Amino acid sequence: MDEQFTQALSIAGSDSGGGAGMQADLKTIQERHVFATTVLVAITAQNTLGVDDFVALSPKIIDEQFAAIANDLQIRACKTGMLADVTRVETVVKNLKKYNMGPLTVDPVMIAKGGAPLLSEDAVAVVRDELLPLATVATPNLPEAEKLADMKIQTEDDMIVAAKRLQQIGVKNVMVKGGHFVSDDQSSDFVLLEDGKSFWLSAPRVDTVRTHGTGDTLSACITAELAKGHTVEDAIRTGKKFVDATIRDGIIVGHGHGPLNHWAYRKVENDEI
Ligand SMILES: Nc1ncnc2c1ncn2[C@@H]1O[C@H](COP(=O)(O)OP(=O)(O)O)[C@@H](O)[C@H]1O
Ligand SMILES: Cc1ncc(COP(=O)(O)OP(=O)(O)O)c(N)n1
Repeated sequence: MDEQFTQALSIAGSDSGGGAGMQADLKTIQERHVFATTVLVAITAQNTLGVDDFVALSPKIIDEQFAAIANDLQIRACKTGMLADVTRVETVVKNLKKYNMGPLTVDPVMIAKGGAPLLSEDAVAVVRDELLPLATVATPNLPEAEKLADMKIQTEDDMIVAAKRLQQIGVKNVMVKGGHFVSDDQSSDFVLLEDGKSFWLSAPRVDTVRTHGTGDTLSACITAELAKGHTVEDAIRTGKKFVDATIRDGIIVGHGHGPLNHWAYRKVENDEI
């Protein structure tokens, strides 16, 4: 049998505006030269101005998507994004336990930048207790880390404490993202690895509203790099450089929180920006 091309899986919601969610995952994974597959969990009616509505798909069709992928494809790494509610989180957890989809990156998406809830309140505990222990890497932003670690995060020291608490919950490798510290002139993320190694990844903050889908893009890049067999540390470092380029070399699309430039990193690799 011929060797299979590297494949990764995004388990997420659709963003009709194309900037975040599954669309950001697909663009990112493709840019990293990995074949992207999908389990669609919810569909949002969304643009750069906000989320107008969403519908979650039935557990049956979620199960069937997992089965279709598992019956034919060879997934090397996977990630979760928007999971909507308790029923869908539990359905995804069940399938992740049933099939081997490689290392899992959990982006515990809760609230869109415009303020719309993408995960019901009662599902936060299910994400913490059932999904996070399956994760190889978790990438919460500040509000998500506050909820999952059950603490306020106002300083960089708080980010370190939150990462430690999340590791105690059972996440092997944690990246607490500091994108929401808007008063800081750096955008700094704290990484705590399974072996106890920790470090900050910082980049000068770009003064822009075009940051829609940053979390999805970062976690999708990490997933693609893990699918290729890179270490968690290397995958996270590449993810930070990749998302930074997408923000820094922005494009104008829409009239609100605009999407990222998913092909910007090609220029970094060619030493152009
Ligand atoms: N304005 C910005 N300039 C540079 N980096 C940013 C900016 N906003 C977010 N980032 C980076 O983008 C990544 C995603 O972070 P964040 O925006 O906090 O996640 P989320 O989209 O989940 O809310 C992190 O690496 C963060 O540091
Ligand atoms: C369908 C869908 N999934 C996830 C998000 C949130 O994505 P994120 O990368 O956290 O970007 P922002 O919403 O913070 O810009 C979404 N909006 N839609």
